[in-house]
Amino acid sequence: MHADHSGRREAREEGQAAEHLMARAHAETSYAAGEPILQVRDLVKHFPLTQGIVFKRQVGAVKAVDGVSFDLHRGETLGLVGESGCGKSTVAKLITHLEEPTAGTLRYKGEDITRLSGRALKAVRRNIQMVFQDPYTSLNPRMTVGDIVGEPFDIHPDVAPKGDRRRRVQELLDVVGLNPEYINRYPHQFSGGQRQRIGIARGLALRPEIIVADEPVSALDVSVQAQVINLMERLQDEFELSYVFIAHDLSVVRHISDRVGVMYLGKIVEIGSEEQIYEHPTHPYTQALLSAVPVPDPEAEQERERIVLEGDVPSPANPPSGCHFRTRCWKAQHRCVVEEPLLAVPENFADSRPGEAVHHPSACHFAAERAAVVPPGVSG
Ligand SMILES: Nc1ncnc2c1ncn2[C@@H]1O[C@H](COP(=O)(O)OP(=O)(O)OP(=O)(O)O)[C@@H](O)[C@H]1O
Repeated sequence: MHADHSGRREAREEGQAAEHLMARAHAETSYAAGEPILQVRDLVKHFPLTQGIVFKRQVGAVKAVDGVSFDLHRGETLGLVGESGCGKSTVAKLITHLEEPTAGTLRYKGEDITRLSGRALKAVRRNIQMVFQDPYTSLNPRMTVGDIVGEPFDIHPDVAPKGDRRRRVQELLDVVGLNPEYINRYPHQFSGGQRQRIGIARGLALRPEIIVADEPVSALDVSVQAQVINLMERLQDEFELSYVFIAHDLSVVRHISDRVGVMYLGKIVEIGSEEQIYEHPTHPYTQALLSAVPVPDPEAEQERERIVLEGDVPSPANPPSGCHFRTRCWKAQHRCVVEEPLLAVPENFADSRPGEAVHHPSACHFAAERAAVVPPGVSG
């Protein structure tokens, strides 16, 4: 009886493994070389605002994400930056299917994965993993490190059969620079940086192709931030990972990002290569964010002209008409009130060529370069 059960279980596990391989192979066939691994188009997430206790009625919507588009290429890191509340975490949750979008599409290796359920959803979730912000709260304090890192194997037993899990978890701990003998310890026995390594090991367990890291170093000291970023870069090369790396601070993402998208009130307002964004920003919001980053060189720090933005970020439940940034922008004119600027290479740079620094999308009617003292990136 017992042998019969385990035989059936093995057959089921083999069947699941075969299904997964078939799903991967199918995705590979429709995915041309050089095509983005992830395509995000016009992604929208509106959270309903309700009133009343017994009879709830919708009185509006929080426009957390309001038409976000970008591509992510294999092996690339896209940094997403913006102030608190601009919708970064919601984008992360939409990509990893923790939230359902209100509108828009997500394509993974050319396949539409926007609305999946059952096995198809499970297969995609395996390939797109999330690393969370705060290692102090995202790890269950009552679970050992072995249980935390190995938990994804409970949901995907085909990746590591029960008898092999301990060895696989120890390998993962080793890969992220933790002593494999710590497998029975609890999260409180580790430092902040070590806890983030545990979170990364867990994110790697299922051998994903994309990792969405939501503020993975924001809770850490600067010196520890550099160690974790260096680790993530090493893992990216070793496992051919693609990253969406989210942070509120432009200096944090500079070192690791190939491209950077700057978000404001649910929209990407400027996107380009690391050089385009840091050395040739054309959107006033990007310029203001860059001007606020401290520069270690005292002379450059003195010369630096800071742009102080007035007022607070407006509520995403009631964003301004036209350009969302206009209420805090020193360049705002009547056109900005009545006409929303599209995220495209600005009209005034229409003569520039594709390789040129200013030739990148910026959602501003009056996009222009402005000399900025460039902050260095966080690096080891
Ligand atoms: N489940 C939800 N229900 C209602 N509103 C939400 C929900 N999740 C997020 N929001 C709102 O959506 C907006 C965007 O939130 P989000 O967490 O994506 O921003 P963020 O840029 O990641 O900010 P932070 O860095 O503070 O997390 C905020 O106004 C937030 O209050």
